[in-house]
Amino acid sequence: MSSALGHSRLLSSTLTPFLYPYLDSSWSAAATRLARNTRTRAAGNRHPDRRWQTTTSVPSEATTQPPPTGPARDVTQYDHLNPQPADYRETPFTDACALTLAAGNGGHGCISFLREKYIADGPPNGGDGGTGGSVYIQAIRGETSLHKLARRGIIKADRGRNGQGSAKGGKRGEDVLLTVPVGTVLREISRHDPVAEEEAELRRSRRYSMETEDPDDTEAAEAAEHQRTHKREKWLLHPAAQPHHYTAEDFPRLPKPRRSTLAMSEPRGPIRLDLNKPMEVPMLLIAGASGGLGNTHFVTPSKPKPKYATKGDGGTRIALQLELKLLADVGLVGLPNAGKSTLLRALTSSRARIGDWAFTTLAPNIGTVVLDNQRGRLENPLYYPTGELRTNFTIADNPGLIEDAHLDRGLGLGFLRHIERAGVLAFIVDLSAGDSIQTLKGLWNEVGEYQGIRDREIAEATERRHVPNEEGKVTWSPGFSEFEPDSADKVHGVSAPQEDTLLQPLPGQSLPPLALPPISSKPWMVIATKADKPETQENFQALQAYLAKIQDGIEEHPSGKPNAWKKKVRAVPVCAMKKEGVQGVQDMMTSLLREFS
Ligand SMILES: Nc1nc2c(ncn2[C@@H]2O[C@H](COP(=O)(O)OP(=O)(O)OP(=O)(O)O)[C@@H](O)[C@H]2O)c(=O)[nH]1
Ligand SMILES: [Mg+2]
Repeated sequence: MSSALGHSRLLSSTLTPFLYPYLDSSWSAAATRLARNTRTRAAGNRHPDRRWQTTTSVPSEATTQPPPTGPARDVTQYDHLNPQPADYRETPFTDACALTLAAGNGGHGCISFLREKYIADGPPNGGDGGTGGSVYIQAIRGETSLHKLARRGIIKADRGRNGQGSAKGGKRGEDVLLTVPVGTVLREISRHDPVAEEEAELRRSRRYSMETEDPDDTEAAEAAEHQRTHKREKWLLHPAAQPHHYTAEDFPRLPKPRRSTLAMSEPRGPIRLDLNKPMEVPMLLIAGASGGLGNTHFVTPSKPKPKYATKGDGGTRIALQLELKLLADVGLVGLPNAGKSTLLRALTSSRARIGDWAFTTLAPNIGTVVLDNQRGRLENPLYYPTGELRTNFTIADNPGLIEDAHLDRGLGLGFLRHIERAGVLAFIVDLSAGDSIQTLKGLWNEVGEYQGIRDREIAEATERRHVPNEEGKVTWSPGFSEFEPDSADKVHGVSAPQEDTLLQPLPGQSLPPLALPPISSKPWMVIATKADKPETQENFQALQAYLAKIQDGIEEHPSGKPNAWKKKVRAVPVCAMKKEGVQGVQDMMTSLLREFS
């Protein structure tokens, strides 16, 4: 007897939980996790138990045998709509970023001479350098975030290869294609264009030589000297050349700065693009730089064998700000813990985190509602403004909104920014958490206050841009568009950094806020969640009656704006956890999206 007792003590102290996990109380939690992981992998895994056999000593029977002791737990009771808080997947998401793009440098020209049998010292035959790679952009459907670009920081196209002997030109550099979501706005912050700078320098030196004939003018002399040294930097000498050859060599006149023919189709800087439609073909942003010239170009009667060629030009670099104007088709707005993430899971295959506490969601989750089930004609077809049939639409589940969020409380302004970028707003009210009408009014109040802040910001930025000139007249034109470059910036070459606010500013550089449609003009609906809870019916009826009054104009729109959208405001009761009423929500969203597009 005592030996049996001793044996069991030995088991629980040394072998637990490896051989007999059920003797350890922590087993049941481990088994739940184990069973869930095994089940999710089982479909695609031919040897589902192998992982457990090789990484731990838990026998495979342990997953199938119920524990003889401890609380019994049904490990199969995993549910997509009522998951454990730890059972979620976070998708990376970025809606604004700064990015530097660099076109490829040109390859260098080649210094080479023909050598053949019986031709020991032939004529020059150095080829030209290849053109650098260009940077293209394309807005495509299906992308929802800028995170892939944001983490790259700088994107460079390939440089052109150097020219070779036998008059072989260098290979072109590889191009780069950026794909961005439809609804991305690109704005240039600064630009460094070596060719434009060279052109400007050449113009300046010509002006000096024309204006100043005086040999004592040191400024002009300095400029001319700079011009000469600058020129020398552009030349390449034969590989066997000594340093003194650089100073001794009498280089000819440097060819004029060149641009590749592709550069003609570049958009004029500073770039302001609103990519609000999918693009069938990519658009050129910056063209690659031209390659250098081989030594064949510099043959003259007096110098039939030049031992020099030119270097390739440097590629243009631009710093851009990318911002998503439209984040998702529908944005969920609600207090913390209202059931937004549960609803997103019910409508889409999202795996947003769910928890019975406030601020479970800390960053937006984008889910996609699939409309086309590939089983024949759609009952309720939805179209893009371009006339294409839509097969899906996106929903953004945002973090919870709290009182004074517009003063940056809670997750504050950053989150309100996301709401502003949704096409249709769906206000989520928890029927079991007090008066729904007051909740809705509170939510609209925060949204309205934020709109006020944004309007003031835009007005200030506009004022700063349109300052009165010396005569006191304001240089403002009624047709001004956010994406039209300011006349002061219309210099192709170096553009001055802007002065206003940028979402993620580069040091010392910023842009004005984007002008977007007012939030109160967006179609909206109310989704009353947790309708399964007791005594929520009256609350819902009062809410529905209130919305009907808004629609009829008896009650003021909760935003307080007279021209706010109130065409067909409705509330839909749902129990997202049991997926009840969810189809009604989807239909309502579809009909409002028709309104929006
Ligand atoms: N009874 C019931 N409970 C629900 C329903 N929908 C959500 N819940 C519960 O409400 C709690 C909060 O749900 P979440 O979806 O995380 O709420 P949320 O609005 O995303 O919360 P935050 O991300 O913190 O803003 C969870 O415990 C859910 O299980 C419902 O229809 N009925
Ligand atoms: Mg949430």
